[in-house]
Amino acid sequence: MTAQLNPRGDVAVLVPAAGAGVRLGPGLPKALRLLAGEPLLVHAVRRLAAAPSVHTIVVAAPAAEVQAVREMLAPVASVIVVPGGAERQASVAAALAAVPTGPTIVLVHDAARALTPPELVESVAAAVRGGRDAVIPVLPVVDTIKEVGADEVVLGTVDRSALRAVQTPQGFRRAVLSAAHAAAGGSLTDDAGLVEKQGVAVSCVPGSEYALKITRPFDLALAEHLLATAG
Ligand SMILES: Nc1ccn([C@@H]2O[C@H](COP(=O)(O)OP(=O)(O)OP(=O)(O)O)[C@@H](O)[C@H]2O)c(=O)n1
Ligand SMILES: C[C@](O)(CO)[C@H](O)COP(=O)(O)O
Repeated sequence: MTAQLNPRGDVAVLVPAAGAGVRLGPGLPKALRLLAGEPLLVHAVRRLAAAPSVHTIVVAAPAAEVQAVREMLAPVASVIVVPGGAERQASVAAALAAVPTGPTIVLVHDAARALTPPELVESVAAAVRGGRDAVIPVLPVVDTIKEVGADEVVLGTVDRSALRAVQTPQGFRRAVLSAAHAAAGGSLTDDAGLVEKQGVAVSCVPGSEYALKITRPFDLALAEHLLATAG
């Protein structure tokens, strides 16, 4: 059944989904690869559409797949689909340009984080609504971190107590994200990094293990297992 987005919601979610998925290995663009029989993008959009604050979803699809993605998502939720760019930042900028008047909060969410729970979408949006300019979900770093030289010889052990692993959705006041993209030079894969460059404070909220980014084959196998075992 097609999910109805909330016409009174205040959140637009941008979904960059135009990446190739080189690290996953040869095959379809990553967002179109199957997880438990459905494309990663379908899993991601279904969960976004289940978040009560979401008013609009804009997907940046591989340029050659825009119509196919529209047809694929039509039974899932009413979404806007635009062609993505060569870099993630360009895909996000294209999606941002397609957000209609209305939403005051914009979230940016990787299609590759296909199992992200709607509750995380709500907690990031709530933190922005509560007055933060920019909010990212994070997890503590669990491994010992070493800095190494070019020859893979250890230079030292990094203090990880102040390190965090960053996930999506990343949330922004709409004007803050728009200004950061307008000013952006170069290409960053992380929108919070763009607003940091503008001197905007970025706040953290607890992330979710389920928001893992499906990057390598092991991640896809892990996601299959999580789906199969989640009650
Ligand atoms: N030109 C690009 C590159 C990436 N993305 C999206 O950005 C998200 C995070 O990127 P990542 O998971 O690193 O995907 P890829 O760039 O596809 O991965 P790889 O580097 O292995 O090719 C993904 O949902 C991906 O589809 C995008 O919309 N446009
Ligand atoms: C935005 C991001 O998901 C935060 O962890 C990440 O930066 C995306 O891409 P990357 O190419 O794997 O750095």
